[in-house]
Amino acid sequence: MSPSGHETLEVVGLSKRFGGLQVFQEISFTLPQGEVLGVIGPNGAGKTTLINVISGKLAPTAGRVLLGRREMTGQPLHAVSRAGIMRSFQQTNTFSTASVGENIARAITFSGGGSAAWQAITGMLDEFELAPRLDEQSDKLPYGLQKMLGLVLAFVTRPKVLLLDEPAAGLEGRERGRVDSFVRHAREELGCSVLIVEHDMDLIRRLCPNILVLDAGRLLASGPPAEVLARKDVIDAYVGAVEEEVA
Ligand SMILES: Nc1ncnc2c1ncn2[C@@H]1O[C@H](COP(=O)(O)OP(=O)(O)OP(=O)(O)O)[C@@H](O)[C@H]1O
Repeated sequence: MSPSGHETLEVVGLSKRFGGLQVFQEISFTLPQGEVLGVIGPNGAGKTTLINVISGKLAPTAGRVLLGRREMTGQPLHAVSRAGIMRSFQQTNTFSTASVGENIARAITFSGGGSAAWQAITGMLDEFELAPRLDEQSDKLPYGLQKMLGLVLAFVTRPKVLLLDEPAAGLEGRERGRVDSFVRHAREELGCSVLIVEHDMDLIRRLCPNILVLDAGRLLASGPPAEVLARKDVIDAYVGAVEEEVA
């Protein structure tokens, strides 16, 4: 990790419109290297689209994305991922009919890694119960393991910034703890920054020193979760509904 934090992600005045639908507008924030930032908000608030735009999958309508002051705006997905911004998906992102091992090998090849890259994930493969399943077809894995494989595939590319889209969705209690562990690995071993879109408020409180709240495409609030989640406008827009659903 760079102590100077030179791989800061900067999002400046970012807007995205699909035809007549303004999905989000004028979103600005910075994610310093090695930090974890949560993004929450109601369904349809624009969170996944924000990840799609930062990752280069979609071009913004306005605004800029910079990594370590390098211009990422408008660059295609493969160029942005090679620069070090890597996303995971709400759904799993494996080549479904390939084996677990083949998927990992492809991701390592994509990032120019070799045997050291395999060694670097030995502990994680054991911990996430993927080690005994390397020969199994990826889409035959239980859902929770497919999600962990998706995270491991992002990890082996050694990203500078990881964008995680609902990593805990569909996971049960013990499996959710693996998301915490994965984020710890990413920070400690890669020095990587992590942006997490999530509806699981406990996970957000555990992992994120700071959060952003998106509501109807606007940045409603930002700051530490204890502070932000207690705000009346945030409770009205989002938190009350989510915590009622969970109760
Ligand atoms: N490619 C697209 N073309 C047109 N509209 C889209 C497209 N992708 C998303 N949208 C719309 O943009 C809005 C924001 O969607 P988005 O998936 O970003 O929300 P979200 O905050 O991630 O929601 P959720 O929490 O349910 O995942 C929605 O109204 C959605 O229908």
